[in-house]
Amino acid sequence: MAQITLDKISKTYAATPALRDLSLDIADGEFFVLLGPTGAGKTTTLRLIAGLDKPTTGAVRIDGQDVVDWTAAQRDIALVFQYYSLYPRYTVRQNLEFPLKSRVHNYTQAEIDTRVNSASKILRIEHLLERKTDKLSGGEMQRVAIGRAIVREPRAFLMDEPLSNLDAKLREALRSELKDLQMKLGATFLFVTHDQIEAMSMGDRIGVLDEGRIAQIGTPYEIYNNPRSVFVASFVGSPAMNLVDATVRNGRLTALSGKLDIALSGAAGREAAGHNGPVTAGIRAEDVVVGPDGTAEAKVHHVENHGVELILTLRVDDHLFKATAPATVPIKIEDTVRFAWTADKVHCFDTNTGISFTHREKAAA
Ligand SMILES: Nc1ncnc2c1ncn2[C@@H]1O[C@H](COP(=O)(O)OP(=O)(O)OP(=O)(O)O)[C@@H](O)[C@H]1O
Repeated sequence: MAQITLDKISKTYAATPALRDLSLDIADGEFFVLLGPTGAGKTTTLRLIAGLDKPTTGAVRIDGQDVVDWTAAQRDIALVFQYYSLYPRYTVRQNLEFPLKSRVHNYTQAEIDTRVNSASKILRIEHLLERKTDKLSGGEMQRVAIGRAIVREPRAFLMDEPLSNLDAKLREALRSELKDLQMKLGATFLFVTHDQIEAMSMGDRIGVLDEGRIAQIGTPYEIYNNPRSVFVASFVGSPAMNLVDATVRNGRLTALSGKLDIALSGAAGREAAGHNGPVTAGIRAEDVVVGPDGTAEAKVHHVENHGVELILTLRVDDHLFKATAPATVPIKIEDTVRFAWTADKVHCFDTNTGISFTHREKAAA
């Protein structure tokens, strides 16, 4: 298995910078998720690690060895794509055998059988081995595609949105299967997605990518609870974090046309200490408490029923923000409700740079 390092990587296509000064350390046996919107540079990163492309500047290291001049075969890293790269007229068994039959390996048929049987057992596709791959469902095809990577016993697995063509239910099932698989194999996984739920539910750590740069690296908990920037705060979490223009003065935060006025406490208080002036204030919907003890009043603009809870869009003048409420609470559009922002759950971001005050202080220290 493998530890992967990207050291100050830049990649420019013609005049387009796809990656800028990107550094990453993926530990041996880690499930690392690279998360970012379309065009952020996720596929480019995978291609550079797999050896399908070379960086313009910077080093790619596998287990400490610089592999920039190695071919893809020498790197021995499996890449699973979002599009099924299976041979439709071949059976599942033939598809799984294919990567092992190259003359480079020289495996005996007995060795090939052992690997195919073991991979199909892990993926629970033993009953499909003699079926042609064009007679499989989407989820089965995706399992076979992953099986083709597993039989090779590569040093690491790179996965480029392998679940994106599947329906929501299957995606959810395969998410936990993939995580189980990675733990069973003890393998290094680098999984690319633009879906923050996939990233949060599978990653040991997440690297958030924005326009070719790393916006933040951290555990799902850190990324969700202590986003480094407005970009990370608004990209991770559903609903996205509420972000509003606000003013901080002497530890008090004023927002929503002055109708919200709270004394910041906890991390939020420490973040804002010594700062007087405008900020971008962020708060997660679940940290907006709706109930009679609220300190301010809002109109209910919209109600989404998510089964376990309601996602409310509240309106104060022309400011909209989201809150959650138990599904049992009878709330309807245009009701007037009281609400409060949990004072120690507020995040303050610099209005110019978008960087969180906590992270800004870390950077300056
Ligand atoms: N071969 C290429 N030639 C020119 N530009 C390219 C090439 N490959 C990628 N790019 C550009 O590099 C940037 C990053 O592309 P990349 O495919 O890595 O993004 P991505 O995050 O994987 O996006 P998506 O989620 O849409 O797959 C984009 O601006 C893209 O247009």
